[in-house]
Amino acid sequence: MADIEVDVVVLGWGKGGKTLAGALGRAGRSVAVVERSAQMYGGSCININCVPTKALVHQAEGRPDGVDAQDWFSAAIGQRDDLVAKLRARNHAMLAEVDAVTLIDGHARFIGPHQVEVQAGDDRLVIDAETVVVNTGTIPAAPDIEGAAGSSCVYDSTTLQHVEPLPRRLVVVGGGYVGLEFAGMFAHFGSQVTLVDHHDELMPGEDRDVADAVRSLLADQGVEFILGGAIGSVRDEGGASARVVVAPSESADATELDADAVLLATGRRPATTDLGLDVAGISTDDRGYVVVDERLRTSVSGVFAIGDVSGGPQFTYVSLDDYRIVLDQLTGGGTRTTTDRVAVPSTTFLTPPLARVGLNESQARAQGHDFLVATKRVADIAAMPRPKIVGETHGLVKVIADARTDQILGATLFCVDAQEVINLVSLAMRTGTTATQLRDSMWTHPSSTEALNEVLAGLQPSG
Ligand SMILES: Cc1cc2nc3c(=O)[nH]c(=O)nc-3n(C[C@H](O)[C@H](O)[C@H](O)COP(=O)(O)OP(=O)(O)OC[C@H]3O[C@@H](n4cnc5c(N)ncnc54)[C@H](O)[C@@H]3O)c2cc1C
Ligand SMILES: NC(=O)c1ccc[n+]([C@@H]2O[C@H](COP(=O)([O-])OP(=O)(O)OC[C@H]3O[C@@H](n4cnc5c(N)ncnc54)[C@H](O)[C@@H]3O)[C@@H](O)[C@H]2O)c1
Repeated sequence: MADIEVDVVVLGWGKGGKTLAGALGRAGRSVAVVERSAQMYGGSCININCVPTKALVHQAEGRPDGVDAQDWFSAAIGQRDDLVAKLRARNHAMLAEVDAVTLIDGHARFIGPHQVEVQAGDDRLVIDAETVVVNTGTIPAAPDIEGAAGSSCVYDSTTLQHVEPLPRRLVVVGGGYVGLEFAGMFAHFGSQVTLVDHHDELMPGEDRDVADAVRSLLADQGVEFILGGAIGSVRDEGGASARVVVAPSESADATELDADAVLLATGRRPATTDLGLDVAGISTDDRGYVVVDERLRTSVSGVFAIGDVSGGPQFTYVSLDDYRIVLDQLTGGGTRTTTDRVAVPSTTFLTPPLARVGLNESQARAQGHDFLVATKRVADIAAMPRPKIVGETHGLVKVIADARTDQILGATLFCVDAQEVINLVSLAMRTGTTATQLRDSMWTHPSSTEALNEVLAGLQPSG
């Protein structure tokens, strides 16, 4: 017997779920949103992931010479916390003010395909809903490292945002999005950073010239690398420091490092523990992600999974697009699918940022495209004075175009404002705007978009 019955219940306050709840509630559908932590109203993006980390990256970039590193870091954390508190309150208000939306605190778990139990302390509430949307996100996946679980020096991307004091020596394990962003950020804050990844090369999926440029940027910022190695053990040494043993994958001797903090940035796993997916009969894959089709439908009719938990690319704007797909099924023609997404961009927030869309050169070659490529170091792009104005001339711009159709196949922008300009290149790819049109367009001056005028003039057959 249910305590409440609603049209739609959203489990977890993720980007897609909160947007869906607001839209359906404003349209007069009864909606319940269940969130297990009051510190997470508004979801991961605004509370612990995208926004706070980018605020810290921005603060770190601005640290003036001569300022005490610890004072600057403490102030940056204070500013981060103030920003997050404001965003969380605003996110709560945005749903609380919609009459048809009920906000429920507690841990949600399926007790039937369309029945959810919410537990908050000793309180228990049962919700019945025709439509259930699972939007519970992911949590850090910690590798099994001897001594790590009990060590006071081991952090994840959430806990390291409040590390106290600023670590003098930081070991970052993992050279993906989180590892690269935190390595750059903490190097700017003043930590001595060592990045360890078990691949022999940094960013193995990237073109070598791009990966080398990233490595040399971070090296210039003071980051050291141990590649082809995994952390064998972490042993607390007392006095808030640890001895980290890096076991090389091949024959070389193990390396030992002293660290005040170790960040595990080795990927994430779905937040499905104690969610009762099996009780509801909802299928998961071998990594625990909820299996969905191209309309985000799970194996149970009327149950959708959106955002990170559905096993797709883990970005906030993908979760937002998931909302559009589900909304289209609940209120529209039901034609939107994940397969109609074209040219989804991404950015790693280094200083300067590294933004990517479409194919890189290696992928274009592997796929047998007849393509042209243009690459230019940012410092050499005369028609793009903005990096020189802001004093950040690291990086390169690289664009791949189809030799016959002139369509853009992909771009890597590793420069100031890359997180903005990449959206324009993505739109060009989606709308069929050609490389020549981008090359010959008028762009504001001085801007970073102007790179396209000069770099695209250098398109030539790949060597
Ligand atoms: C450090 C870091 C930085 C990132 N930076 C970026 C970035 O700059 N740009 C970008 O696009 N992406 C970034 N990402 C990825 C991005 O944060 C995620 O893709 C996005 O937040 C996913 O949101 P979601 O909709 O899946 O759910 P989430 O926002 O993760 O929300 C899930 C919610 O469900 C709640 N929950 C879980 N289980 C239950 C339960 N059983 N009952 C009730 N509630 C539950 C959780 O508390 C949480 O609030 C970053 C990720 C990390 C780790
Ligand atoms: N700017 C952004 O958009 C942004 C920022 C942060 C995170 N994210 C999202 O969050 C997701 C998770 O990020 P992430 O960096 O944790 O994962 P990731 O998958 O991007 O990178 C994990 C890295 O850890 C390495 N690794 C794994 N196990 C290891 C081990 N035992 N020892 C050494 N290295 C090991 C892998 O080789 C890989 O380089 C990303 O896929 C991304 O979608 C996005």
